[in-house]
Formats: sequence, structure tokens, C-alpha cells
Amino acid sequence: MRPELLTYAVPLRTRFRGLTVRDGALVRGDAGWGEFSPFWDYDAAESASWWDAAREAADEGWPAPVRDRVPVNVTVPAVDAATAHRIVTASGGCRTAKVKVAEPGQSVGDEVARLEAVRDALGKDGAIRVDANAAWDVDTAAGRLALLDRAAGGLEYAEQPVPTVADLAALRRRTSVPIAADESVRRAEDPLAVVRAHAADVVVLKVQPLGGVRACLRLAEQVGVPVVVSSALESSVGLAAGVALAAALPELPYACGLATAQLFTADLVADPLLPVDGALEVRRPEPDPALLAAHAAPAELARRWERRRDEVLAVLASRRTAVPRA
Ligand SMILES: O=C(O)CCC(=O)C1=CC=C[C@@H](O)[C@@H]1C(=O)O
Ligand SMILES: [Mg+2]
Repeated sequence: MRPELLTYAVPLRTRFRGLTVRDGALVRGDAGWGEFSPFWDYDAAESASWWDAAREAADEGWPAPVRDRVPVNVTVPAVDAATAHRIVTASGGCRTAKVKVAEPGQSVGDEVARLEAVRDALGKDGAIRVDANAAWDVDTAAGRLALLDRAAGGLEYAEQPVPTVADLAALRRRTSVPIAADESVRRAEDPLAVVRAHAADVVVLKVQPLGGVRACLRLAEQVGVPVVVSSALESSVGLAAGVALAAALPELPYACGLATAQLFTADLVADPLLPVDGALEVRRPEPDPALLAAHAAPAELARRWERRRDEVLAVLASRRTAVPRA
């Protein structure tokens, strides 16, 4: 029998990753609830690891934590300076901010103003990182990072400023700002290629795209550079898996990008994973039946998720029966 899905759709506070509403699905197993919410631009093959992560959560649960709090960054979308200031001030004490840059239609001036506002709100001892989601070429990135580094009063790192591993490696030789790899890990055939190419100072790990908490722990062991756990913009049900990963890592030198429940107008649990004193408590909140009902996806969208589950199950079945090449 195909596992039953409980689908959701929740509006975001501000547009993020081109989305104004986040939708996804939950699955239930003996160990609890898992979230399956690949973005719609991921195809069935790419979405298979998201399913694996949901099944791990539902059927197995996660390895034991080694800490009970996980420091997190506030995530600042590509908003105007005044809004950015308000978001950081209301972040629940986050001492690190991740600021989105390279938004189509915005100017360098917009980015500089946003970073100055974030620095003002955070104070001089806070850390600021930027995320360009692979939007720049190497020359643009080298120039822009110098400028944004000044505007921010120092950048902790720049996440995926350029698209490819070769670009990251080339840029890394031209900038003093440390480089973090995100898309080059989560959407790559080989997530370790970026490390072998000495193309990143930091690697971002996201539980769903990388196939679960245990898969991420194995990767973290192999990468040989510090890792940052970040969300895939999940409800608090999915965020709990990221928290479990961050809680189980032997070293956690950076704040994690797991405060994204703040970007949602509502959640599926009564006690969302929101930061207090800049950290999330390590816990696994249960979905609330009334909230699940209130935020259930409309029928057509629910059917779309069921089709997607079926496509992913077909991909996984074909992988199991595939004859290995000699
Ligand atoms: O890292 C964070 O602060 C929050 C998570 C976050 O930024 C993202 C979540 C999901 C999709 C991505 O476009 C985006 C990212 O690029 O890191
Ligand atoms: Mg990113």
C-alpha cells in the first residue's frame, strides 16, 4: 500500500526563493512524522532523496543528540533595508544573519542598504553571511563580495556565489571572503566533488535533498571542512530533522540556517521550532490535527503531491531492480 500523505499549503511572510506559499506533505510511521517537500523544480529522480529523508524520520527516527540547543541564524529575504532591520531585531536573539542577495531586479545599492541595516540591527559582534544562490559569474562575484564585505562590516562567508565547482574554486582564489557550497552539494551527482576541488571553506547540509540525517552525518564525516546545517524551508515537522542532524554532529562551529519557521505565517505544530536566545531547543514537535486541517492543501494540489509520491516510488523501485553495469 502506498503511504498516506497529509498535504499542506502555508503562505510565507515575504516572497522567498520565488515562493509566496510553501506546500508539502507529511508521512507518518512507527517512529513519528516525516516531511516530504521537494520544491517543484526538482524532478522525480532528484526528489527520491527527499522521500528517503521523510521515511527515515517516520520509520527509524534519528541518532542520539550530543547537545540540547542549536544556535541558528536569522534568514533575511531580499527585502528593503527597513524590513531587514525589523526581521533581525525580531529574530529571537539570533547573533548571526544570513542575507539573501543577487535578487533579480534589485540593484547593488539595495544590497548594500540591506547589509548596512542588518549590521546596525545585529551590532558589531554579530556575524553576517550572504547567499547569492549561484546567481553571479566569477568576475561579478569577486567585485560584489568586496563591496558587500565592506557594507556588512565583514562577511562570515558567502554561500554559493557562483554556479559550478570550477567557478567556486576560481572565485575562492580571488576573494578573502570564505566560500560556502550549497547547491553544489545538494543538487550535485557527487556532493564531495566540491571538497576535492578545494572549492569551499564550508559545506551546507540540508537533510531532505541529501537523503536523511544519517546520510548527512556520513557526508559530514567525509567532507573535511566545517558544515552548516540549513533547512529546505520546511514546516517545523521537517525542521526537526535538521535540528536532529545539528544536534548529533560532533562539531557545530557555525549557527545553522534552521530558523525558517519565522518565514511562515503559520505552522503545522502548536509549538513551532522558533529561536529563543538565538538557538533552537532540540526537540521533535508533533503536528496538531486542527492545524493540519486548517492548512490542508486544496484538493488539486493534494493530488499533485500524490502523483509526485507515486513517481518517486517508481524511481526508487526502478533503482532497486536496476542491473549494475559490469
Ligand atoms: O540557510 C538559511 O538561513 C535558511 C534556508 C535557506 O536559505 C534556503 C532554504 C531552501 C531553499 C534555498 O533556496 C535556501 C538556500 O539557498 O539556502
Ligand atoms: Mg543557499
